[in-house]
Amino acid sequence: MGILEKISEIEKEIARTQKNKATEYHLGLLKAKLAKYRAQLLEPSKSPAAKGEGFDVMKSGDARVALIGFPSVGKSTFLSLMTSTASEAASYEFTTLTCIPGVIEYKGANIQLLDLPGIIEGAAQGKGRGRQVIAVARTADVVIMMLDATKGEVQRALLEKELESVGIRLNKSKPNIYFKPKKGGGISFNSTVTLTQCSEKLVQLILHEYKIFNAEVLFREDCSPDEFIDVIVGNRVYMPCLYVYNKIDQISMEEVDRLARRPHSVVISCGMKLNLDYLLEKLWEYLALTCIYTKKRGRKSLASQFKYALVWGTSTKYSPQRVGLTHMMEHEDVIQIVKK
Ligand SMILES: Nc1nc2c(ncn2[C@@H]2O[C@H](COP(=O)(O)OP(=O)(O)OP(=O)(O)O)[C@@H](O)[C@H]2O)c(=O)[nH]1
Ligand SMILES: [K+]
Ligand SMILES: [Mg+2]
Repeated sequence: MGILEKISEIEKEIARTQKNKATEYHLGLLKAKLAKYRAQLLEPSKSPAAKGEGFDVMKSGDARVALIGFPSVGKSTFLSLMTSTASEAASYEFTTLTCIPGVIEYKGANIQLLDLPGIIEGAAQGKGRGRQVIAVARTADVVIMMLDATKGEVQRALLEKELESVGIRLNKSKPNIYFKPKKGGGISFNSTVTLTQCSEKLVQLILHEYKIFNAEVLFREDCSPDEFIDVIVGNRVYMPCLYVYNKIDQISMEEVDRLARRPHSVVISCGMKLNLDYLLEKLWEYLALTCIYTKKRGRKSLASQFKYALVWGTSTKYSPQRVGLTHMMEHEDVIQIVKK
C-alpha cells in the first residue's frame, strides 16, 4: 500500500471511530501514525517538484503576507488594487501560475504581498501547484486566506485542512509543553495543570509509536493529543491568518453580516472597493503581533540563547529598559537582544 492509501485508510478509521474513553488510546495512536505518514510524504527527497519555477521570490521589506485561496476568488485583483504591481486577473481558473510579489506601503512599513496560484483540495499532496504554493505560505508572517463570499464556508474548511495536513497551524500558539528526548532513564512525565485530554499512559503510547523510550515531558497547559504530537514531530509553523471574504457585492446584507462576525474574518469587495481600508488595519494588527518575533522564525536557537533585551520606545517606562521574554513590544519599538 502506498503512503497516500495508508493515510486515507487511517483517516477513514478515525472518522468511523466514536470518540469516547474506551477509544481514546486507539485514536491517539491513529493520529500519531497519521502524522508520521504525512511527514514521510513531505520529505524533500520524495518531492522533486517542491522547487517550482517562478516561486523563489526574494524576501523584501518588513514583513511578508501570502495570498492563499481557491482559483478565481480575486487574489490577483486584490494585489493589483493594493500595490503598484499588476497581476493578471480573469474569470477563468488558474490565471496565475507563479508567485507575483507586490508591496503595500502602510504606516511607514513595506509589506511584501505575494499573489499565488489558486489551490484546490489535494494541494498538500501536490495537486496543481499546491506544494509550491504551500511552501511559499510557510515563509510568510501572515496568511490571507481569500475566500469567495458567494461560496459560503466550504472553501475555508477545505483549505484549513490542506494547511493543517502540512503542519501549518493557523491562529494557534505553540503548545506549552516541554519535551526533551534523553539517552536513558525512561519517560518522565509531569504536568503543572490538570489534564483533561491527555494522560501519562496516552503520552507513553504516542512516544512509543515514535520509538521514543527516554524523554522528559512536562505539560504546562491542558493540551490535546494532537498538540502533543505536534510538539514531538516539531517543524510546525504557527501563523496568524486573516480570512478575507471577497465579492460581497454578490451576496445579501444578512450573509455579509454573518461572515463578518466569524472569527478572524474580514469581508470585502475588490470589485466595488468595499472595506479595503479596514482590511489593511486588520492586517496591520495581525502583523504587529508577529513582526518583531517572526523575523526570527526558523532561528529557533534565539529564544534558547536569550538572556535579556533592551527596549527603546513606548512600551517601556524608560528607554532603554531591560526586559525579559514576556515583555510586549509596541509599534516602532526598538529592541536589542543580549544572548547568553
Ligand atoms: N463580483 C466580483 N467579482 C470579482 C471581485 N473581485 C474579483 N472579481 C472577479 O473574479 C474573477 C477572478 O479574479 P482573479 O483576481 O483572477 O482571481 P484569482 O484568485 O487571482 O484567480 P487565479 O489566479 O485563477 O487563482 C475576475 O473575473 C474578477 O474580475 C469582486 O469583489 N466582486
Ligand atoms: K482567475
Ligand atoms: Mg490570480
